[in-house]
Amino acid sequence: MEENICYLHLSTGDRLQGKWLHQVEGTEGEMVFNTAMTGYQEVMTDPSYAGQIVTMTYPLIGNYGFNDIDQESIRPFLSGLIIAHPCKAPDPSHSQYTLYEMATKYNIPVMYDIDTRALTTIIRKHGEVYGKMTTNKDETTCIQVKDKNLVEKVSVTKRIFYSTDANFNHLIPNEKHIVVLDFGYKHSIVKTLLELGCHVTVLPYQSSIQTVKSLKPDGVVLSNGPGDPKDLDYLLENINQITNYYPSLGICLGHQLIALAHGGKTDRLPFGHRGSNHPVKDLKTGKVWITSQNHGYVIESIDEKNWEITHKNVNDQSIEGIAHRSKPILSVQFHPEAHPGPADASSIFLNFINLLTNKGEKQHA
Ligand SMILES: NC(=O)CC[C@H](N)C(=O)O
Repeated sequence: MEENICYLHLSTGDRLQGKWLHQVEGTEGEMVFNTAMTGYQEVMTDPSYAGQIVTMTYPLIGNYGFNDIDQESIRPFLSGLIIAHPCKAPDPSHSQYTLYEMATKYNIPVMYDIDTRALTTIIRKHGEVYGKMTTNKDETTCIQVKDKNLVEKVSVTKRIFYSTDANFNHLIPNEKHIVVLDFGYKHSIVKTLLELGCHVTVLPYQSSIQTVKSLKPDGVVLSNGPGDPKDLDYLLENINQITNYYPSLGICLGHQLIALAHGGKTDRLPFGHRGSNHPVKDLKTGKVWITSQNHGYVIESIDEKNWEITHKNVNDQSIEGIAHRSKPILSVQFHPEAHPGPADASSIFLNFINLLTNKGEKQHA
């Protein structure tokens, strides 16, 4: 028998046989699938995948390698990766590391030789599926209990300052200062804000409104992050106060938290939106953007007297964007920072910066 044979045991009772990319202990997690054809490095390093085993439906992974620039966080936080074919010799033009080197460096369990499309069919059919990757053929149990502390595992523990001028000596006059509340932020969010001439302070996710006020920001971004937004109910009062006080932009988990903090409801999608080609309609202009997405939960309802639904998903009509009718709060379910995927929706950041500049127009209550 070949030495690197391993198994994926699913909570549905299914068992799939594959091979370890490198010898690892097993792992467990919620099974999700991502349909992007490229961007596997950004997927692997997006902290929102913490606690999840990610199946890539595109068959060849690793073909242009990995590099230091495309890391979306300091390390991968996903529980495991399932692929069909690993590329062993990537195109060298952008590559500093191979998939094998990345997996061994961070000790990520990677299983290959799996029919990822068949696996995806199982996940789509059952919706909420948990899996265990192991060398053991006869394992029968796998976790079915959600980890409620995922954000704590990925958020920064100390504040981090980012500036185009690393020494803070020559800040551009009128440069905006943005606080990013870190529920598991992707570096591309900070990079986009820096490119727009902002400087940024990333704060731990549970930072109080007093801490935020002490930094005197012009606006606050609530970042993406892992897990079920309802598990963070103890943060909602604080988020309500912050978003009522500062112009705010919510992205993905941050968006769901803004909705909950303002009396909205969230729910689980049947099998999530994870990929780089999810069509989203701007309800004002009628234009459709092709967006980057990674979420399993969604806003189910929000008080439409005070909130306008600004964007909807073209495929399933789910809510993709909301804006407060009188306060400067914008919030989107998709990823305007892209990475991976298209930047069709990047104007969301410009709209947010405009809210900071025209504070007078949408005054806080
Ligand atoms: N990318 C994210 O922020 C994901 C949000 C949330 N964890 C979800 O799955 O819906």
